Amino acid sequence: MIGRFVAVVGPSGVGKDSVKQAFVLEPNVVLARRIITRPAVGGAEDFEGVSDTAFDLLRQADAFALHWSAHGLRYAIPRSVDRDIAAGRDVLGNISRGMIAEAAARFARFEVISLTASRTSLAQRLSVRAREDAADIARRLDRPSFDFPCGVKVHHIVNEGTL
Ligand SMILES: Nc1ncnc2c1ncn2[C@@H]1O[C@H](COP(=O)(O)OP(=O)(O)O)[C@@H](O)[C@H]1O
Ligand SMILES: O=P(O)(O)OC[C@H]1O[C@H](OP(=O)(O)OP(=O)(O)O)[C@H](O)[C@@H]1O
Repeated sequence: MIGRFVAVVGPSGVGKDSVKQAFVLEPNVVLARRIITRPAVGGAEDFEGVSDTAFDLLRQADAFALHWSAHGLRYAIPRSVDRDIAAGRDVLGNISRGMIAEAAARFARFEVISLTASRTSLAQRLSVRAREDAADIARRLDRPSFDFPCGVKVHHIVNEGTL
């Protein structure tokens, strides 16, 4: 049987990358390596940092399964995830909550892990993570929440307390 694409979603600082790391040693699960127009610096996520020009070239070459913009950055899930899925592996990837309907249409087997935490916890974690400045953190906290499209299987996790 083919594998699933499992979208890990939730507001900035909720713990998407941290929760994904819990699956690293899980047999038959692969973490999607995203392509992002952000310099490849330290942090929980292993991603491919590219320039805007390189992102455009990759998009034109049809290298992406999904792509979107947020926080002044552009993000993509590479088309190479299809090989893992075809080989029966589940692929975990962070995507925008605004991309869930498109992702559900794109992947034959699709599920969502939705993480939530209080605004106070989000603010505290973003400030400790210190990847963004105060203005960017405020904008991230103010991003609107989304309704899940009908028919999508969603696993809800409240990521408060110990990870
Ligand atoms: N349950 C938790 N309790 C305390 N801190 C957490 C918890 N989950 C994640 N964190 C911390 O919050 C910060 C943001 O987590 P991260 O995984 O980068 O979130 P996201 O990918 O959703 O933006 C990190 O510093 C991480 O260590
Ligand atoms: O539309 P939204 O659901 O708000 O999500 C927008 C983007 O924000 C997150 O990015 P990123 O992983 O760079 O930021 P984060 O680690 O702070 O969540 C997420 O992975 C999406 O790519």
